[in-house]
Amino acid sequence: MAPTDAPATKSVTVSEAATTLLFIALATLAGFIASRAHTPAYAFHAALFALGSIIAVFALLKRYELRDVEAPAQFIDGRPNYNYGPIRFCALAALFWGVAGFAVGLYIALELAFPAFNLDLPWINFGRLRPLHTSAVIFAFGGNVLLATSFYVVQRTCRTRLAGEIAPWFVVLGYNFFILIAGTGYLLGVTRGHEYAEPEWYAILWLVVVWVVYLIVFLATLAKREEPHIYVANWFYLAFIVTVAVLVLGNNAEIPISVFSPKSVIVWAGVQDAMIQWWYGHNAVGFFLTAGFLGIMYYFVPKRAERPIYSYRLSIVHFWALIFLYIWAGPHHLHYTALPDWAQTLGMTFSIMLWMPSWGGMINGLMTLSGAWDRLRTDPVLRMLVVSVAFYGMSTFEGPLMSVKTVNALSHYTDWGIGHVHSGSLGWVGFVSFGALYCLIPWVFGRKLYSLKLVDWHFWIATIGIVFYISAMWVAGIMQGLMWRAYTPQGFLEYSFIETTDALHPEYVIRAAGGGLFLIGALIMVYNIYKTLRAPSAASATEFSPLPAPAQ
Ligand code: HEM
Ligand code: HEM
Ligand SMILES: [Cu+2]
Repeated sequence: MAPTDAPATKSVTVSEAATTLLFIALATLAGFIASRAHTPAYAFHAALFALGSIIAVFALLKRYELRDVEAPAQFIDGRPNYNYGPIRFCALAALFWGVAGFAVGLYIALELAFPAFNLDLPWINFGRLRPLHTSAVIFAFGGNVLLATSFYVVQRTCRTRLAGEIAPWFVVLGYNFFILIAGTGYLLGVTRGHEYAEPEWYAILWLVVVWVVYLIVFLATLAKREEPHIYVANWFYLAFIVTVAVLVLGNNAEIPISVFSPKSVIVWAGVQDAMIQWWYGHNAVGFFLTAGFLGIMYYFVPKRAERPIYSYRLSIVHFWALIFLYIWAGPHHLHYTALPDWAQTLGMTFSIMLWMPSWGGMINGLMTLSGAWDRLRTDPVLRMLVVSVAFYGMSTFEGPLMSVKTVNALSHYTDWGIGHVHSGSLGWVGFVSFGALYCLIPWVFGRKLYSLKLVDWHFWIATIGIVFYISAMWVAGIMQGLMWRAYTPQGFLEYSFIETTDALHPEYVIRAAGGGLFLIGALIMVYNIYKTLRAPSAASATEFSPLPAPAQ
């Protein structure tokens, strides 16, 4: 019999064996499809899938070779042994994709101001770069911020290690692989032509697998929590994960014309397709750009302000009211279309009601600072978080206003919409993400943030950029709307379309300047984080992370 203190031998776990076999199967299948693909773009993507799977197999083998005999401990000295690896990856990926997405935004802004920027090249024309921009900022930048923060928040507030060892890595790497497929697809002209849902069926199939694993990891972590209470931020994250899954399945109910073709046909026809598309599109805003980021607000604002959330009761009301109302408001994107009038009115009514929970949430975030307002002077990270909440309030006031049919008659199809989008996305999504990353990166890398002064610069330069951007778009949008509806006394249209386009030129230049400032701010952030990570590790930095006191 072997002595009891002999080193245990390493053995392959079921999940290691199963994942490796699945990737070998995927590599084989993708290689086969690549050899018969109908289009070069699809062959390229199939080859990427094959290559990615082979890399995954090698990574799994290497990981097996390097890992300890035992699985990582759940607790060390009675404290949870948090898993920060996947969080570190996503936090840095978010910075990378953020800069890339803002740069593409700036480029398409320049294309609109100076069409010569299209360079007569199909790959970089406005039509292909625009979805690259929207997907890069929403799904790549925003998505990685959501993955990083959700994996952090769920562990810390449940006082437990993230469930699974391979699964969280599969989620973060698999998600970023989806981004790669989607993004290269747009440049190569692969698209379904549904806004914010452009990737074709095979990319979506992959995304669904990744997303289901994400849900399982999140739920399994909640299930093994050491805290009796599930902190409200987790409810928002959960609503985000579950609803996005439902939306993606509904809006991608499609049949590929062949496994060897990238093309698919959606099962919904005509106006039903439009209605499903905007049920999806609006709730992508509601659950991806709002609910998930509210999860961030509910954790990071109290943490940074070192105050409990203003009203825990309000946060629960906020949660249920928001998710119940959001899901019905989609038809406000289809005013004055073939959609039945009653459905448009329904969408408008729910949008107006949505104002209340939105502002309830904003008030909850802002009032969390009661007694700590002076910190806004000294802590630019907290200022960024608070200003993001103010922008959330602004865009959720503007949204219900634009959903009123008579207002929409003027605003629809104009740059007013683009202004609304970017007050929400630059001001709310952008700033809450920056604020959260400035907290999170030092925590998960065990470092002290290099410079608060640089955060201050980032804050002011980006704020001025946003103001340039959105005020230019309001002026442009209202002018455009008024010019389109101007009639001569004889009843003819006063302006030709090209005249309205021409009139927008100055505003487009100002918008591009604003976008340039926003991008410069983000580059300052990258430099700041780079310097932070170069500094020697400060063990005490991780200590700056006590659990927020449940504020019942
Ligand atoms: C440097 C910063 C940015 C610049 C310069 C920029 C620029 C632009 C431009 C020029 C468009 C096309 C407008 C049109 O078609 O007329 C656009 C669309 C869009 N951008 Fe950005 N953007 C920036 C950042 C962001 C961020 C951070 C987000 C989201 C988190 C975002 C989300 C969107 C969305 C959703 C649209 C589509 C809007 C619609 O169809 O109504 N952008 N952006
Ligand atoms: C109470 C909350 C909100 C309501 C009721 C609302 C309502 C609206 C309305 C009426 C439109 C214009 C539809 C059209 O004329 O085509 C719109 C567009 C849009 N909103 Fe909001 N909004 C809200 C909050 C937000 C927030 C916080 C964000 C971003 C984080 C956002 C992102 C967008 C985007 C991306 C579009 C453009 C969709 C497109 O591509 O056409 N909204 N919203
Ligand atoms: Cu909407």
